[in-house]
Amino acid sequence: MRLDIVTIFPEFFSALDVSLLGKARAAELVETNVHDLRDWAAIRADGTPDVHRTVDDSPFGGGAGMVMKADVWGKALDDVLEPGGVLVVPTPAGVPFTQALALDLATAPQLVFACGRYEGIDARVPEHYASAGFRVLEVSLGDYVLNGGEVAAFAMIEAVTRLIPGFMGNAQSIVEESHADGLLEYPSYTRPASWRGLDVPEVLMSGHHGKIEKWRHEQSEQRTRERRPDLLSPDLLGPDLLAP
Ligand SMILES: O=C(OCc1ccccc1)c1cn[nH]c1
Repeated sequence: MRLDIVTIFPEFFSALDVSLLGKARAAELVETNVHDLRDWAAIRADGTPDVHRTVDDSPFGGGAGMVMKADVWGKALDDVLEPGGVLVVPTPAGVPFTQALALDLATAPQLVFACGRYEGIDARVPEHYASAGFRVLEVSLGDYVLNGGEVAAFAMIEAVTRLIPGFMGNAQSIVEESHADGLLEYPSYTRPASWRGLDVPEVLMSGHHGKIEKWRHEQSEQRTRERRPDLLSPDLLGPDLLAP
């Protein structure tokens, strides 16, 4: 996979080499390129130089904050996006990022993360690339607002790259982890068997794999009921609710 990140804070992603991507094996599976959006802002749309390399401007219609300029993003993404590349735009206004989406994106030949700052990117940017035939995903990590897309992109990059076949040593751990079967993962324990008066559940010491598997599934269901009932309810936003 080719991984491209466009941001006004390229130094933010130097940590990528330290995290999961640092491993030699990972280096073969993922080619990472970080781009400074301001490199495409040095020349204005009218051809005159912009020493400030401006990437934002006031919103049409008024309102607080600034919006990132479509013409600058367009020049950058024209250079970075390859045919078949997927444009991922982290935003609080996006579709939920899920383990299922991470698995889907792990098969893409290229992911391009467009990290917005300020109030976000001019809405015509995702619109243009979608109409140009690219898969474009405006994706939310959760219902909160960050100062920019970089932190969200970093999280999504880690969630996706670890699912690339061959990336993680132990493929079995990927199958068993939380959300893999739509439930939260069961509680885990290791030595000592007794710690501060708390003992590891007996069943896990029984060596009876059928009982252990049953107990773990029950624990996953109980945890999901208690912490994430939303994962258990039927699809509330069914087609009828969303369809016009
Ligand atoms: O804040 C986020 O992205 C940065 C961003 C992008 C566009 C406008 C404002 C902020 C975010 C929150 N959940 N997922 C992403």
